[in-house]
Amino acid sequence: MPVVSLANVRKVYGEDVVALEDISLDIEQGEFVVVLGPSGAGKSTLLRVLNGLTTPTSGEVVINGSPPAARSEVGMVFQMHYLIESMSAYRNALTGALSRTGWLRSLLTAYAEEDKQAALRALDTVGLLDAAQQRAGSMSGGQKQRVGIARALVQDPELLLADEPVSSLDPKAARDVMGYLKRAADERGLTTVASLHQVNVAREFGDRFIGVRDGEVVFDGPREALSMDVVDDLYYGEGTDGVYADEGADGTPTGGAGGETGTDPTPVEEVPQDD
Ligand SMILES: Nc1ncnc2c1ncn2[C@@H]1O[C@H](COP(=O)(O)OP(=O)(O)OP(=O)(O)O)[C@@H](O)[C@H]1O
Repeated sequence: MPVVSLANVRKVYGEDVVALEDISLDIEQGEFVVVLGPSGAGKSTLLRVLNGLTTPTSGEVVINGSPPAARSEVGMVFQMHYLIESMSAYRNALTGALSRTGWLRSLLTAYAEEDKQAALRALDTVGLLDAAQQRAGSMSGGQKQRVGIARALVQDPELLLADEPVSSLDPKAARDVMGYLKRAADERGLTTVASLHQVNVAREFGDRFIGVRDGEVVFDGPREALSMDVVDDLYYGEGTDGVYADEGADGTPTGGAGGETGTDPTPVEEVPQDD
């Protein structure tokens, strides 16, 4: 049985803003899926219907055999990490256990021993065990995002969602964070769906790619099938010569509209923002 199953999912905001149009797909246990697409394509809406924050206008969403109502089975990493800055990395990670512990016990710092162990293990996974007692507010953006991943892991979810988890980070920090997210997923066999704007980072870490454009899935395939032409079509529309088609055989842009290459194999900043 797939962990995620969407059947003919449609989401219309208000009268006529069609965010998702007839999306049907399955995601199997342990897959690391990256959702790509231009701004406004429907990526966030897709993730929100997976965690039950948004109800589809029509169609069916099934997570592990039931509707995504039991939130604790879906962990979420946000673009804005939403950490409590005055608390340590460890205590922030522990809040992932809140759905099991409840606020009152957490205020009394009465977390179960196994939750404390889970928080330390999660911090270890994201390379922050040594910084467990550091105040979140004094951490870098990348470190904060790693604490956010640790917090989601402590929740012990069956599905991990990450909505643009690295968009506010520089390319190096983005790679670091995605590396830790992938490591966490691999270690735990966690089914993961991440939406990303940075195509080069996505290509490096994703196993399967879902391309969304105007609310529709226009590509669904493995890394080998995610050619530069596919990426151009996704961001610029079919048949256009966009940024990515102009790459060398080794995947390094040869110039053209792509501009800067630097140490990044594909341009990051040039990913278009349509709005
Ligand atoms: N709460 C809302 N109310 C009305 N329209 C919305 C709402 N949320 C999203 N939309 C619209 O739905 C469409 C899809 O938005 P969504 O945020 O899912 O796209 P996205 O691919 O995640 O974009 P971005 O990459 O910019 O975050 C857009 O036209 C957007 O304006």
